[in-house]
Amino acid sequence: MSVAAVQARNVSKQYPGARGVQALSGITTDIPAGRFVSILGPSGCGKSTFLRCVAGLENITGGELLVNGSKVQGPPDGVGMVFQRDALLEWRNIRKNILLPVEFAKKRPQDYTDKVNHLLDLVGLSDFGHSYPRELSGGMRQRAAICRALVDDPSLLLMDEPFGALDAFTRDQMNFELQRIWMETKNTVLFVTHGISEAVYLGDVVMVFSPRPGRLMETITIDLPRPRPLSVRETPEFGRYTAHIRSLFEEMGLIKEGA
Ligand SMILES: Nc1ncnc2c1ncn2[C@@H]1O[C@H](COP(=O)(O)OP(=O)(O)OP(=O)(O)O)[C@@H](O)[C@H]1O
Repeated sequence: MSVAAVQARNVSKQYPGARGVQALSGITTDIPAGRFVSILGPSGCGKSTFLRCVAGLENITGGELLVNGSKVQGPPDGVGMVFQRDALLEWRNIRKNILLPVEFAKKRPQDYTDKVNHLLDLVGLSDFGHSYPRELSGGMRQRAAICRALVDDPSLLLMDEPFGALDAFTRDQMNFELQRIWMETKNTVLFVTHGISEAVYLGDVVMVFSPRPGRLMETITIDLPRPRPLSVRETPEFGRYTAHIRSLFEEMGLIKEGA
């Protein structure tokens, strides 16, 4: 039996300091390898904290957290990250930005030429490898950041609101493209978002977090066939998922209608 990509047992996180915030409480979940998991919740509920704990960038203060069967103690091998701001280095061209993780891992960039070509092709940036970040639009920059996260074949891809800064049209396009890329790479993805529709569209499952301290309220399996066209969002099946999630937020007092 294969080991789950991420196993959390009663994970909690309290930030240090006199007013140390309790960001997470009692998170228990098993995420099988190859699954696309959307993490959805209100602002400040600990979504980024959870991702940072999985990435080994923050220590948990209670419970147990395993990535690929090993306890997280510092950044685990085989993890790629994409953030809301693409964090491309302005003085490096796109190819050299994509090769950063390879350099960090002290591997030979020249061994990755084909891989970079393939990734650029996959995200439609083949003509921009020698361009600099400032010459690209926001969506193109974020696609380059996705290539960088994928270049060393991570088994686990952590995405923290990667499309949050994009306009609605570009965001839709990126959602569709991310699904296509993931269907080819089949790595495990943890995708943090505020958007109910985005979470349902992309996810095999949606983990819904409660307000702070973040607890796992419900894990919803999204049983919609792939590839999912963007128009799936107009179907009754899709609407049932989003309505259910909206009702959870209403129960939490986060969405109020009327007087
Ligand atoms: N480095 C830190 N030190 C102290 N407190 C922190 C730190 N990072 C986050 N917090 C606190 O932990 C809580 C959870 O923050 P986190 O960024 O994980 O939430 P989030 O769900 O990702 O929010 P958003 O959706 O607004 O990005 C917040 O109350 C925040 O103020």
